Amino acid sequence: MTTTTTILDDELDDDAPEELLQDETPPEDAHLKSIAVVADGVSMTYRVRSATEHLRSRGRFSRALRRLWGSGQTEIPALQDVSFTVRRGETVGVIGTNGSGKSTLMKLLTGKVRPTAGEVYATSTPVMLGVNAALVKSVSGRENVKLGCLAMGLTPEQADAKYDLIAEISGLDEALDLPLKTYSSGMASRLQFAIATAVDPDILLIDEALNTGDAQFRSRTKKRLDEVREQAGCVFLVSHSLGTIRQMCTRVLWIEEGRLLADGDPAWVCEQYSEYTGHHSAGRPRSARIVYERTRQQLEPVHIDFASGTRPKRAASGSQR
Ligand SMILES: Nc1ncnc2c1ncn2[C@@H]1O[C@H](COP(=O)(O)OP(=O)(O)OP(=O)(O)O)[C@@H](O)[C@H]1O
Repeated sequence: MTTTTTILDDELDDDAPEELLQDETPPEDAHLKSIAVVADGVSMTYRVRSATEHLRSRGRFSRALRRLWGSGQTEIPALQDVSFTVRRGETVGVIGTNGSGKSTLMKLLTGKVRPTAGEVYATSTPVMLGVNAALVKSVSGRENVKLGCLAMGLTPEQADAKYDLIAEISGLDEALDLPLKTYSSGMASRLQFAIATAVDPDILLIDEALNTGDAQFRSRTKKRLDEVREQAGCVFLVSHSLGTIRQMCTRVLWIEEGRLLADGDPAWVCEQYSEYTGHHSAGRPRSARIVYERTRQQLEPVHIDFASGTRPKRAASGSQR
């Protein structure tokens, strides 16, 4: 069975203002306003040069080899034909084994990387909170709050006004006056989280950052994510911790071998995933394959249809591949 989601109008300009979704949606289609992110048949293939030295060399022998064996480029299909729609108010967990394509999906959602096929649409620019999100090591937590707010587009006055909230979410107290290089990785993650969520992002992407906090921080995190959700935002959370996923998410996408394998109830998807990884860890790849195929058969393919006046902005507008 195919689920058809009618949301987009491809006659509208890609550079349409963000407000378009709200302004143009007719009242009878009010439910369509709640769409926040759309992935429409998204694929991503990385092209990397072969590490084999003679294939990179310009010599006569190497040129002959290239004629025989090609250019020496290797293609890595990281994501293949992934489609889903996410509405405001959802916290979407993204799970999958190492190298399955989760981070690639996050990069495509930010719009900083363009898919090699398909398209990602978003009603506003997603804010990415990752383990590598930039903080400046040589200055204090307090200064980093200010820099982070400015980097996310706040004015200096708005950044000042947000300071108390960020300090409270981070729970870092006096440590905010110490240089960041004295922070543990958990403390730095707390600061990143506090900065990213304090600007009330409409779409927040979190890649693993929550796994480093202690129990107290995790409960504060959950409270803050619930608030972000209630403000009509939506959250994507990539994690290897099924406990975190079950605790925080209203829905789970399981990406495996670059394909969307499951999309649904966190308890059910996590159960299939545990069974799959359990078979792999126990050296039963064939049983794992059976779980893979069985789960995939239950996925209802999503088909995105284009309807008038409801097109969100392309997530990747203006950025490079
Ligand atoms: N910049 C890149 N260039 C080439 N290949 C890449 C690049 N980034 C990722 N890949 C490849 O794409 C595939 C998916 O990687 P990705 O980082 O999206 O997986 P992941 O599910 O986030 O993994 P993990 O759980 O280990 O973080 C992997 O095979 C990886 O080697």
